[in-house]
Amino acid sequence: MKITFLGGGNMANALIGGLVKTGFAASDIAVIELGAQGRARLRVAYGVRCYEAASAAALDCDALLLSVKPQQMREACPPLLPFLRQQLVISIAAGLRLADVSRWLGGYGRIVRAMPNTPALIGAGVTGLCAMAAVSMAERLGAERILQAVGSTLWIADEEKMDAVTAISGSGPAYVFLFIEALQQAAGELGLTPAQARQLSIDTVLGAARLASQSDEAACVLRERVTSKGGTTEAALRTMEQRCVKEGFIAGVLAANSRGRELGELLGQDG
Ligand SMILES: NC(=O)C1=CN([C@@H]2O[C@H](COP(=O)(O)OP(=O)(O)OC[C@H]3O[C@@H](n4cnc5c(N)ncnc54)[C@H](OP(=O)(O)O)[C@@H]3O)[C@@H](O)[C@H]2O)C=CC1
Ligand SMILES: O=C(O)[C@@H]1CCC=N1
Repeated sequence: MKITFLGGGNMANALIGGLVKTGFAASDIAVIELGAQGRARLRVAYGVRCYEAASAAALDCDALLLSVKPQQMREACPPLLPFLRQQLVISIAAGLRLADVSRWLGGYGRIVRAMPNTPALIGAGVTGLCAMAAVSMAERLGAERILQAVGSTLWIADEEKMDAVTAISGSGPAYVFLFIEALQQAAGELGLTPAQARQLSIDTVLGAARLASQSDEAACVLRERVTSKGGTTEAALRTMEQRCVKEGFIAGVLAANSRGRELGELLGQDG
């Protein structure tokens, strides 16, 4: 399968890195990227073909993955039109609705909306997928094949829920990195070395995530098991509760969901 990316930024780099690591031939991957530096980085890092603009050669692919920022999509679509044949189009843009991307692509109907995340770089991503009605089963499987090469996938029947997927797993790695940052900062304040802080915080997150994934029990039960009566965890959780950490966290996720919806509404307003 030949894949072309439109936009060679952060998420395209994560997907391309993951695809190449998991055995996709670099010669089957092309990127259309405006920035000369971005093209040079992609060529050196992954050996993929890079183009400055859409062309027959750049669009000679089975799947076209739209990976420009949502605000750039409307302008980025028209130059693709002369080269769209039967390719499956996959848009990973936050907020943008299938109907709007389709309209910007002249009514093209073979479009899947996907929301991956950056752990795709190491094959540990998770992607929500939602397809237009005209997308065939074979094309759905094609989209799955690409995204499953870099992690797990799930289909979302109701497109409105894609903003929730974005808020949970698309943006989610940033919340986890913030948590790791905070643990490391606290470790530093408690006199541990940066190397100790890094190992303790990252291995704790990895271990807890693996335990949660392998356990039949809910996260709150696993949390209670760590929390000895009158112990240290209880002291920590009480202080976090007083600071409304959980509420603040949930409010943040809801804000991401709202921003996705807002982007879709604002950027889709062209008639
Ligand atoms: N980052 C993430 O974790 C995730 C991102 N996404 C989605 O992925 C998309 C890309 O995000 P991200 O990688 O973070 O953004 P970036 O800004 O890093 O990447 C977009 C790239 O596309 C380039 N570009 C802009 N217009 C064009 C064009 N017309 N033709 C070719 N290249 C162009 C940009 O150049 P320039 O910088 O010069 O504008 C930039 O290099 C977004 O829609 C985002 O919502 C989805 C899931 C997760
Ligand atoms: O922050 C963003 O808008 C993109 C979408 C999900 C993750 N990054």
